[in-house]
Amino acid sequence: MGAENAEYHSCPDDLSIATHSNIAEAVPKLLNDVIKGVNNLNHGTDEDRKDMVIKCRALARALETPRETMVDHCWGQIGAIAAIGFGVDSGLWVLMAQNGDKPQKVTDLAVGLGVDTKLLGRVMRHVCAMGLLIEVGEDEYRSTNYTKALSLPQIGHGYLGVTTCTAAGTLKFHEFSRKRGWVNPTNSHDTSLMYAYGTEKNVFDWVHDSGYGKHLNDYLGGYNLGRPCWMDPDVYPVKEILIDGADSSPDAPFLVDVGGNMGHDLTRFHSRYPNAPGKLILQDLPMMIHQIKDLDPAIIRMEYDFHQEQPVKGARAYYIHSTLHNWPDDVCESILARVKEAMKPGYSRLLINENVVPHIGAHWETTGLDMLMLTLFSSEERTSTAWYDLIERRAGLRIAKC
Ligand SMILES: C[S@@+](CC[C@H](N)C(=O)[O-])C[C@H]1O[C@@H](n2cnc3c(N)ncnc32)[C@H](O)[C@@H]1O
Repeated sequence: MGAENAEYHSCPDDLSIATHSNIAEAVPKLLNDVIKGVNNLNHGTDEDRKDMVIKCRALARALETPRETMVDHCWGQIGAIAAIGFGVDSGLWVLMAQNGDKPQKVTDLAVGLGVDTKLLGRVMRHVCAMGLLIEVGEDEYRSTNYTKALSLPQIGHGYLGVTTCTAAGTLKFHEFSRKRGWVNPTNSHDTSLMYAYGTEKNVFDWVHDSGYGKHLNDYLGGYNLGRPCWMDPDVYPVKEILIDGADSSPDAPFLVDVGGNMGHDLTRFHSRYPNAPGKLILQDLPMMIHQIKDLDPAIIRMEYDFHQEQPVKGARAYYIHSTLHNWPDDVCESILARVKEAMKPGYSRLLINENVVPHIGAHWETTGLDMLMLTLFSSEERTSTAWYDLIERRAGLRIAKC
């Protein structure tokens, strides 16, 4: 298995291109944009800050050489993932956060954690060299806001629950693709993750059975932090469209979160709209529902496989968040059919909270997530064209707003 079967095409043999800037001609304008952006940063919005991040990344990429980009990916970034995961698992980031902002010696941290001093020193040196930790002396560091945040399960646990226990699916994708004749994969029973690990399990079962289910769930509760929320009045007018005109009897189902994981979205909804009428119902597979520790009693937990008949009929709204992107169209069609059968015409709505990939100018967060869907699930982040095709043509529902 592997590279021996690959056919490689001839390439230009001018090695000097490897040591010249990636996009030299873009550097002056990007630099100008960054300088202008810095001046606006103090009184700008968070959107201005995000725009600066994009420009700074683009500037660094344009300026560095192909050789530098290659070693950044193949040494720097992958090494950082290893080092950060080590820090999460060993408790390094929690210990550093507990110690506060003072300088911290590797020797003291190693004793506190019960890990080898030399090993910890190597790990921390790389995290620092990648700009994520502050060096104050030899083998002595200070936390950054980033390393402090790694002590939060919502941030730190993503490295283990999403990346390290599934990464072979992503890293072996070229091989999987070659063996499948370089076609876009759309079979949920044949994914690069399954190929790489020699398993028939899907991602959720694989991660859960590998012992990282809680880590994945913590990440799911955190990856959206700071982003606009669907229930913000300027995003979706919950009162006007859902609450006004809803059946107000206490037993009427109001909002059903299908594949709602630990209930973070319904929890947020309940704190934002504590007086919404009817029931809030959280549905997920038994293995997820059983892991729920704390959940507001206002939210009803329900074990449910979304391929089966939807047991909650005629809810005001069915809500599906970051779940359809895990599945190719045929599976989504089946999930949607179960919801459609349960909807009360003229009363029920289906709310789908997912990315819409723009046809041009997509953000790397969206394309990066699409690569995860591709390499772990044989599924995709969809463009508006793909969403219309799925929802209207295949599932027979009408999109009110995209
Ligand atoms: C990517 S997570 C999204 C969770 C949550 N909606 C959110 O946005 O954070 C997908 C969820 O779908 C659930 N799921 C997967 N297969 C399912 C099935 N057959 N029936 C019900 N839920 C399922 C998983 O357990 C997981 O909680």
